[in-house]
Amino acid sequence: MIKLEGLKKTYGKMEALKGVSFEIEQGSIFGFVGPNGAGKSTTLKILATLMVPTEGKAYIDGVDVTKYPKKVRALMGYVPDFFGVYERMKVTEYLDFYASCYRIPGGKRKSIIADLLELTDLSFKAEAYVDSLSRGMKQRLCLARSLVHDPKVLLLDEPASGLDPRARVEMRELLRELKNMGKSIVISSHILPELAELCTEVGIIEGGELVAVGSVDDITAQLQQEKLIQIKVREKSIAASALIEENPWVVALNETADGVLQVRFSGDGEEQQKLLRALVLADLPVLSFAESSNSLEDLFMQITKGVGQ
Ligand SMILES: Nc1ncnc2c1ncn2[C@@H]1O[C@H](COP(=O)(O)OP(=O)(O)OP(=O)(O)O)[C@@H](O)[C@H]1O
Repeated sequence: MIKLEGLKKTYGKMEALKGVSFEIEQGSIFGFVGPNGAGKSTTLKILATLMVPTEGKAYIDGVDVTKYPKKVRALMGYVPDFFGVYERMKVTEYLDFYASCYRIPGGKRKSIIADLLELTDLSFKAEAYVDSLSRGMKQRLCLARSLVHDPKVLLLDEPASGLDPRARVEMRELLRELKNMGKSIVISSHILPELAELCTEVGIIEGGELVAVGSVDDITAQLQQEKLIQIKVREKSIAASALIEENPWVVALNETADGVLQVRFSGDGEEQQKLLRALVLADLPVLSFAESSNSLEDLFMQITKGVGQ
């Protein structure tokens, strides 16, 4: 339903996308995850035909987004990561305005708007001013607006950002309902656990490159073949890092702000023991050495290295 082939985008000399490729099947909810500045909004804007890629291709339902933007706009609804200012406009007027932009005939608009308000649980605010709505309600209204022309694909840029926990849950339920209605959904976020239970697939982007893609279970399994070891060494962390990096089973090493060395390790228990022994024999004051459970948040921190923050 959605296909990206080697998508590149540069802003001046800055390479925001460095050749991103992936495919999303019809009826799936694809979580597009990455830290700030990773290139999520740029990708979504290209798919939404608001921006032209420097190189590469993108297709929605087989239609080239750069060649046939008008066709693509009929297939897709886009929710940006900001909500504009709509002074003195009521909720119904707002949706009516968007429906008219999509040339939906006047006679049909009333019932479409009523259905969308019901779907997004906003019927009770039909006559309220848009500016008076809470953030959660505004997000749901924005979603309703993106649905006026009944698109097959929804592109949502951080729809849960700034929402309180209840509003987040409500947003998730709404997205599930849209999936059940057969929509294909791309939803971006910088928080992986937030998307994990909702999404059928996840793509992790960092520094303009896709670093992992697959089902949450696949990505977890892929990473769980590696262990995460947290090592704390009093003071001599530079010497310890050098020694750890020499170990052939060490896949990556990160130092957290509070001085914990996080080691992605592909060896077995015996190899772990050897690593600990090497540290002790080198006279490094090891305060703790523990294998940590791979929570989704850990996985995300392991895969993304903080490039482009
Ligand atoms: N119009 C622009 N002009 C110049 N650089 C830009 C522009 N838009 C984005 N960038 C840069 O491109 C990179 C990718 O930005 P993008 O907004 O796509 O990331 P993102 O993953 O959506 O981040 P966030 O989660 O912070 O919204 C960033 O380094 C950003 O500063």
